[in-house]
Amino acid sequence: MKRSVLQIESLRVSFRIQDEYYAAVDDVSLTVHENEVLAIVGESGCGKSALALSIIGLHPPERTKLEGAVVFKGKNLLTQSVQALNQIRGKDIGMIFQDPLTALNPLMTVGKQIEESMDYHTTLSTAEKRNRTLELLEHVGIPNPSQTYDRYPHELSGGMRQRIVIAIAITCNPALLIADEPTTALDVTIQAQIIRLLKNLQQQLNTGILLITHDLGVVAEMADRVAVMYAGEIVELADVHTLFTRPLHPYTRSLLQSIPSLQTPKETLHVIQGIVPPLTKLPRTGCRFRSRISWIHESKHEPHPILREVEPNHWVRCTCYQHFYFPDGGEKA
Ligand SMILES: Nc1ncnc2c1ncn2[C@@H]1O[C@H](COP(=O)(O)OP(=O)(O)OP(=O)(O)O)[C@@H](O)[C@H]1O
Repeated sequence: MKRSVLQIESLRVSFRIQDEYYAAVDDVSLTVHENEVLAIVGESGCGKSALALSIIGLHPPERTKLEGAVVFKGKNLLTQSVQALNQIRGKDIGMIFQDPLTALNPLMTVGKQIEESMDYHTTLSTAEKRNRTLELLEHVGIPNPSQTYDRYPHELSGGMRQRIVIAIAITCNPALLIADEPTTALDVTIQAQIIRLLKNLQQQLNTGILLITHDLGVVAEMADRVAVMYAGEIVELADVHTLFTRPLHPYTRSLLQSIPSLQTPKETLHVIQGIVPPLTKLPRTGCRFRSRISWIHESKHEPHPILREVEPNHWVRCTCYQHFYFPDGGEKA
């Protein structure tokens, strides 16, 4: 059985807007295991980034309330000091964000940026740091590591820059990588290369990856398990094969139905009605997705939906899934 590297327990992340706190992540419990990619998927505004940033303590403390626990190596990260978190971030937990250009310092060569993390977390000598940096550059697929060492970020392509960000993230062989939309800013062929690189690294380093994405294609390529998030809650959790072949929650089915398919050409794509409401207007009681499936009768929703294991390792929130259908015709074959 795989060991867990991160346990998120009843996490609630609330932001202060004017004088009230509103939960963007509401009672989320998840576990990431070693050598596993757990994807969190959902539309923009569902709370994915709020969840990821709370793990590494990157929310402004004066406007954010964190409840529950995020347990990593036996410690609750939510109660650690900034100094303690600084020791963990970049060492035991690596981070990869969407836009490599903003993640990198434009005024520093990539070699020095990789070494910066070693300055903070290791006692390697100058020569050892250089050797380790060249090794990392090679590891992430950079051609000519010794030339690239002296380059600035703007001299590299988007894909190469993302490889540098990944090299920084894996410098200290982290137990956990948090990848927030790691391929969104890249074009499609480069996306595929970065996905392959992350998958290889995960297997070589035995790392657990928490992958945040809105892209079901990336989920299909990378994830082992998938948590579908809607309006701050997990509405479905399953292994990737089950989720794609037997999706149950209406939100998951709508997300999957909105992907274009070559097998079953349709004149129009399924569109999920409405949008994720803003934080101040999120429904806080009952099935949060119900207003977007108004054709399902109120009585089919649970008053207090909970995440239930409907078959081994397949969890779904609210009983409305048992009565769901698409009003615009059947599902794809
Ligand atoms: N610091 C903040 N203060 C107030 N509201 C916030 C803050 N950060 C996020 N929110 C709100 O919380 C909700 C969830 O945002 P979040 O960024 O987590 O969504 P997301 O699913 O990651 O979407 P995206 O992919 O667009 O970032 C949104 O309504 C957003 O406006």
